[in-house]
Amino acid sequence: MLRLDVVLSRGRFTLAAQLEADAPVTGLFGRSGSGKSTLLAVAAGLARPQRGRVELDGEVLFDSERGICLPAHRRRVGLVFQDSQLFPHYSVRGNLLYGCRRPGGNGVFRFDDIVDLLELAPLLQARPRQLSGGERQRVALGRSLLAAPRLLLLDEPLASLDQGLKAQILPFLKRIKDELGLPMVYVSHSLAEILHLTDRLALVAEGRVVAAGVLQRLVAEGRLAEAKVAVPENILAASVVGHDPEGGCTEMAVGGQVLRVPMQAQRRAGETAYLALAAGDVALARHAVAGTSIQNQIGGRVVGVREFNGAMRIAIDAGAPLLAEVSRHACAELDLREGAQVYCLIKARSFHYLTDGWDGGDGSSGAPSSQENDA
Ligand SMILES: Nc1ncnc2c1ncn2[C@@H]1O[C@H](COP(=O)(O)OP(=O)(O)OP(=O)(O)O)[C@@H](O)[C@H]1O
Repeated sequence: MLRLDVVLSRGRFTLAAQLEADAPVTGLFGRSGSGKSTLLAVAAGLARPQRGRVELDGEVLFDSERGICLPAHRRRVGLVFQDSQLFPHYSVRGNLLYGCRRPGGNGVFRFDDIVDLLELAPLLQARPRQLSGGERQRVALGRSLLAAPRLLLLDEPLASLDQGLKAQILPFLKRIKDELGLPMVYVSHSLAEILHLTDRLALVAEGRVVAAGVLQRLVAEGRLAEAKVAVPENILAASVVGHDPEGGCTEMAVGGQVLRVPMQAQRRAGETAYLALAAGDVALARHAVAGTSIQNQIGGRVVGVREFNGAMRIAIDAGAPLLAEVSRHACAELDLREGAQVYCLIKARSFHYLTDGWDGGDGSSGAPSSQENDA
């Protein structure tokens, strides 16, 4: 486990962060400039805090009071950046062997196994300039792994890749997680990207870890807004119930309700999936509606009403919290006020799987998004 409690001031920016990363993968999520990379640099030993303590698996890496500061090369912490930072004059094999030669590169992961895991065999003789961005990232991962890290820090490793390449690299990251069991801290400002690897998040804003935990809990407690990154207005943690191939839907349980959402036949019953839903895609009625083509009709109670950008945001307790957006006229017409019984009408195709949106890193997941996540 990585445990960190540090203060580092650099110009006008101060990192004053506490983090406990004990999950197989911890996602660091926050907007640009919030301090995610600085936090990784502190853990890796590339930036020295003025005060505090950093501990990995019980070993003290840094302790300002005791004057301990283990140099980066003795920490056995791997760091992979968005630009792979390979040595241009070495072949792929040379770059990988450099990983093996570094202090601590004591063969925890064998060369051939890593080459197999990351499917690098056909590339071994090539120079970095002859590789695609995705291939270069695979080599950078391999080089890091061969230095036998106890922890792998990934600083937006997919940020410089187009969507197709991102999708190609992710399975390799999953392999590292599943087959090597190496703990990772994964930095991104794309929630969709992080969710491919983990739903354990630490939210970073203005140099602090403002909240941490499982996404489901952070959503339920309304903490996601603290990351100050655009996220879909509704994020629902849903559990797969089954599939209806004829209706083209997958059925998902959320807060005691069963929702019909676009079918993803590969998902297994009981599996958790995160669904994004725009507030504007939730229509409201005061009575159950008969004879409608809309597949989801969910009863709930209004728990909050307020104006937002000229429309009305209606917070509803429907087993899970839901946010709807209606016009001021509709709000008055339906007499929507706290305590009112409502029915939420939602088309199946209004739901998006949060992991599906390759969103270029703004966390919006392809679904409409809001700076203000008040679901
Ligand atoms: N060497 C430095 N000297 C002074 N300030 C720095 C230095 N490096 C980073 N900063 C500042 O520290 C703050 C945090 O930067 P950091 O790179 O950690 O943020 P980040 O969350 O990783 O951002 P991004 O997502 O854009 O990579 C920023 O305001 C940045 O300008």
